[in-house]
Amino acid sequence: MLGKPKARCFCIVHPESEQCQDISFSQTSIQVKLPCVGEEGPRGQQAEDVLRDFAFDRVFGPGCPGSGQARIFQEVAQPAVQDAVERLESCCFVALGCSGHGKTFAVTGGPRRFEDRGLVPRAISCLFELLNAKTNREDFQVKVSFFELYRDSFLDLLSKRAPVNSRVGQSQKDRMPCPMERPAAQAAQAACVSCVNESEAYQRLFEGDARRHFERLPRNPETSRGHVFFQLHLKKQSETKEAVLSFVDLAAGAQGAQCPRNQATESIESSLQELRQLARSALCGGLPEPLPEPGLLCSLLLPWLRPGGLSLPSLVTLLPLRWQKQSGSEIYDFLQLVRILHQAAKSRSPQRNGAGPPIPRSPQSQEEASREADTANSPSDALTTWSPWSAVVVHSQKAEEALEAEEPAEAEVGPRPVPMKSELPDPPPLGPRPTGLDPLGQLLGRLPTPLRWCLGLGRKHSHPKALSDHAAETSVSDCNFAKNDASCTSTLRRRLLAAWRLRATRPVHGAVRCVQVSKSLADGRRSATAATELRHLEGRGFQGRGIRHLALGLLLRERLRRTGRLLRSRPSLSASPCRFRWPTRATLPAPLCRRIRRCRCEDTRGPWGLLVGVVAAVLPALVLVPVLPHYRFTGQGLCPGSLWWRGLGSRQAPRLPAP
Ligand SMILES: Nc1ncnc2c1ncn2[C@@H]1O[C@H](COP(=O)(O)OP(=O)(O)OP(=O)(O)O)[C@@H](O)[C@H]1O
Repeated sequence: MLGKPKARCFCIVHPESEQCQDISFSQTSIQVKLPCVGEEGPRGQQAEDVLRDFAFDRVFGPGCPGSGQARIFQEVAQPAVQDAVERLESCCFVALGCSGHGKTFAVTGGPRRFEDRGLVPRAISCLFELLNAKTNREDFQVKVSFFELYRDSFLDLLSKRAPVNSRVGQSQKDRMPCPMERPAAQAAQAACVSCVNESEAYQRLFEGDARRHFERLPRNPETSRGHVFFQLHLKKQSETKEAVLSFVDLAAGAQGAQCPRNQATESIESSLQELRQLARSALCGGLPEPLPEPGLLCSLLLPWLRPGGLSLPSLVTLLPLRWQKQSGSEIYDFLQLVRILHQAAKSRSPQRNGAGPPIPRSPQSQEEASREADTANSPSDALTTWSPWSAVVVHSQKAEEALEAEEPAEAEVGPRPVPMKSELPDPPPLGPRPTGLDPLGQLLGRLPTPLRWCLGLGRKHSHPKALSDHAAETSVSDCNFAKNDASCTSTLRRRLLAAWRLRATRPVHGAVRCVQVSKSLADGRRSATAATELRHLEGRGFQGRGIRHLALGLLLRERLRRTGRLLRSRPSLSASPCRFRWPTRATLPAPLCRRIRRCRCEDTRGPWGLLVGVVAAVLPALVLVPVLPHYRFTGQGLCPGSLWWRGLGSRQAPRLPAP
């Protein structure tokens, strides 16, 4: 039997688009008011906004029941992960859309809450969960590859050495061997790292994510500057076939006057344009054979668009959408690109190279074309009314489809069933805590980081209060979590609660304890998901991006460990901060001195802080050098004297009358 091309497309509506009047959505379509473009608009409506209808397999709107990340994973990726394990079927998830609309949020996850983790971490957990449940677990081998296409170059994000391998435009002689010069599948294989468990796969994800390229742009403070591929390769020893789950976060070109036009932007735009052309030819005329030197992005996505053998891999397109009137045309472009890609993937077949539906030019021919279109594999009937070059313009509001039965909420569909236990009381709510800082200390806490470094105060987040606040949050969550978790021992739970209480009286020590106990909680359960959650919670205190928080969380843990060691070796530190003798004490006001001591405790001072510390210690000597030569200590106190310290003779001093 011939393989059926599987193609699905989804739209994820950003919560901020909910209140907007220009956009409305049902469970399978969105309707947006967009400018009428040339002849595509209906007759009698020029230059005015027209209501366009875009059909999807499913629209995850903010108001829809169960529209959280867990629900999205369940509908979008879980079946593909199951297919990969059961039948070794490959699938590619491509997220595309305008900058700041939530592609990275959908693929990797959001920074604030653990529930916000995206498709990749959830797919990792799900994959290992399914594999561990298998009796022939040893037959399966999992590998991970993570790479970025940045400025027309292939960067292996899991490689520690200099990552740039090739550049477009260099002569063949200069070029270093690039995995992309091989077929796409081989290229991904080249950068593969074997992972035996969930935890290792997560680790690779964190490592790679920290090496991605981001840029601060007006629309999104952390805009991805390269197309990112995360791939899970699943191989069964008894079979030659390999399943690849590919998660692609396509970067968006920066549009608007404020956005800089740099090489990264141009590379993104040209690669997206090339992809658009490729999908169009796959859909209509068929792909030319052989293809004239496709770019990196196209060569990687080609296997999912090209008519293949008996089993065609699935393509899932995701369009996160954050409606903004001013970027209507850009949104329209992406809606079109999603549709073209989707139709191209749907029209693949082993016999036919991209003979897609005819190009309709008028509403009548469009309707005819829709009727003739191949509906055999259509995921939803609504898609048959779509034409690749323009969305269907609706003149009357489409009747909304009947709402599906109530879906389970985020908590219910989460990956971890949580048996309830009520051995421990609920942790007390977080009340106001003594900050332990005097007004000057608080003022210093508000200084910008460079100034703080110059004063030797360390970075802002190294503030003990920030640490302890953060640890308090961590421990409250962990207490709640531990209370409900059957696998957590009651001793551990009690310790956690004690640590949480401790932070009220001894913030830094409490923080250290909280993190230590949380760690043993995670280790005890030997679950990478729990470890990730812990890292996520630890990383909350930092300003940064999603998954990178987790990596920073690890640093925090290390820092806390060192602080803990210091505190244990010098009990006086935690008992009374003022007793600590720091060389600058004599020359600096006490609160400043205390701040420096604290930063020193946390071991976060940078080279500037160290320099300032040394200068502050030498400063008294510099002040005293010009003064001391003229005086000396005698039995009667400080007397004007000689240059005794240099042995250069004496200066005549007024003689005191003899007693
Ligand atoms: N569905 C959502 N719910 C809540 N917050 C979201 C959602 N989607 C995106 N965000 C937030 O919007 C911001 C921008 O999202 P994100 O970085 O994922 O955009 P992007 O499309 O990847 O942008 P770029 O292409 O510029 O990298 C982030 O702070 C993210 O947390």
